[in-house]
Amino acid sequence: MSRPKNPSRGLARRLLRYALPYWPWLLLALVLVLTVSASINYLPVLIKHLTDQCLLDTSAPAATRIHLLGQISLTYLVITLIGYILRYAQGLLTVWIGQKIVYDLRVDVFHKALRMHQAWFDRTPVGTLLTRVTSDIERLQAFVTDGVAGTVADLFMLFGIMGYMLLISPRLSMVLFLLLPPLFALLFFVNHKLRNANRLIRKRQAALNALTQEDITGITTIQLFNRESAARSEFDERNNDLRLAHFEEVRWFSIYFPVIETGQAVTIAIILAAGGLWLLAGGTPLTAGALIAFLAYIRDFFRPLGSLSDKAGSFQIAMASAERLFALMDTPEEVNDPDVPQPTDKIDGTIAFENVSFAYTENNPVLRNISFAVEPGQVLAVVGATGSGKTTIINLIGRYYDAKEGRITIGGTDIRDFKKEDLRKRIGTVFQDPFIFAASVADNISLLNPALTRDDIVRAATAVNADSFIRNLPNGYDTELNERGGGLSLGQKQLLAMARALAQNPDLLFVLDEATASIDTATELLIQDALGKLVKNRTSIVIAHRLSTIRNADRILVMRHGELVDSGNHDELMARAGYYRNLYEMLQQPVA
Ligand SMILES: Nc1ncnc2c1ncn2[C@@H]1O[C@H](COP(=O)(O)OP(=O)(O)OP(=O)(O)O)[C@@H](O)[C@H]1O
Repeated sequence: MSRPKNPSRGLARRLLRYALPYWPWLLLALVLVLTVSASINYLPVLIKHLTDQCLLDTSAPAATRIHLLGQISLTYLVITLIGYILRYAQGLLTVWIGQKIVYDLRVDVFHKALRMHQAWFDRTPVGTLLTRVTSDIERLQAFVTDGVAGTVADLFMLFGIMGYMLLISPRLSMVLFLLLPPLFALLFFVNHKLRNANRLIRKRQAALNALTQEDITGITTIQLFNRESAARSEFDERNNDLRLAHFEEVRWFSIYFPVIETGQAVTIAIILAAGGLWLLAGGTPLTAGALIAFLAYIRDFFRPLGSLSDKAGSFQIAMASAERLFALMDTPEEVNDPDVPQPTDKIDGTIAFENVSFAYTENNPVLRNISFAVEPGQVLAVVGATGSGKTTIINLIGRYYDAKEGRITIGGTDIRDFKKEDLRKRIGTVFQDPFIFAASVADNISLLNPALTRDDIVRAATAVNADSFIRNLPNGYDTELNERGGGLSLGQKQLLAMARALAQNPDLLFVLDEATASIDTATELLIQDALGKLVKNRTSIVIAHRLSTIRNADRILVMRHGELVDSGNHDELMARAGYYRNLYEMLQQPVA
């Protein structure tokens, strides 16, 4: 695929599409910008009239000149006030439009992330995704709300001022235009340095954020292995790098405005000298009023000049953010819904794998030619050494990944013919270390499913033996849990995960069942009992590590290096004296 010649243009066009729904408001903002700059730019003309007609023209009677003075002063006041009121309205309006655009963009980016397939999340670090939804959008927001409107206003102001200058004195305008190129060159140089410094800051900030995120996530390991001093020195190093980058930016930033102000002072001095000489020499249409007005324009001319080059930098930053955001939005979703989805309401719960092969990464097969079937209501236990592909079987049935070869059917229908949402509604999964949201216990069980009443939630929790520990929490079902379940033991989290799965009343149940050494015997028994209730009358696949679960399963699949090496019930497999018996005996050892 060939890249567009000017990527910024393509990005700007896509951004413009977000602005399109607000075009009447944009038009109004543009009219306001025009009116403000026209009115503010007219003020020096009034000063010219005041100087030439009231102060210096002695031919008219004093009373007429005083009357005119009053009129001009009043007009100056009215125009200034109207200008400021309109500028306030325009400022509010552009920020409102900008916020609307950025809101829509943020919604689209987050919705896209929600639709993305698991393989993409495997490849994309959390920090990167967070940056897209927060910093990249913030940079665009700054540019859309301040940059675009500000640039338009500044440009109108500049061109308006140049027009008035040419009208007042073409000669002085020429002098000014000759002085501008060296000043522009200097400004561009400083600006370039500023942008480089800014880029360095962002790079070093990202490095520091990544390190901080990693250290905080892995804090238990750091403390457990006494790695605090190593973590501290690495942090200090990156923190110092960031400080130096900020200092570099401040160094150039402190030069920036003095350059503009010196340029302004030099220009004013030259214009004053040239204009004064022409006035003294006479014979030109230049008047004292025109010279004063011209000097006022020079002051107004330098103001937008400074902010314009600042905005050129923010434009580049915003375009880089837009590029990353649109690249995310353009990432193809690999696990798609079919055009004509099959209904899932009458599926009977039979799950079948037909010659399924799968690899997360190319040339690294994880499942090889797997075939098996689970009858409705059966409990299937999958056993095998770590990394043998047990969890992958569950990942494929939920369509978190699509099988590369073969097909998986539920009730005889290929799962790729179901809508992902419909399919997943029928599936309940219990993870061994479940994710706990920063919300109440009740919300963590219902996952905000509006169809579930408080009674449903309590019933599910009671059924899986979670009710009694929940009622002992400070606010029972309304106790707020913190992120990652701080405050709950691992056993309690597992019971909560079971209540969560049961509350959704799924037809198919997947359990990642891990006998955890840290769980006390009483809780362990509660979990085993809950598991028994959960799988009852449901087609269940249990990635089994508990001996009791394995023994009680209707059928057992034995996995080894991604292959299905044996299957049968516990007694049949033990009788064969093969891989399963070794595995079972190995599992038995630490428990016995
Ligand atoms: N998201 C992923 N991306 C790439 N490779 C993966 C991914 N998930 C698992 N794998 C690899 O696939 C293989 C099978 O993993 P799987 O999680 O299915 O094993 P498992 O039998 O469930 O193991 P365990 O008992 O340790 O949970 C492993 O080699 C693992 O490294």
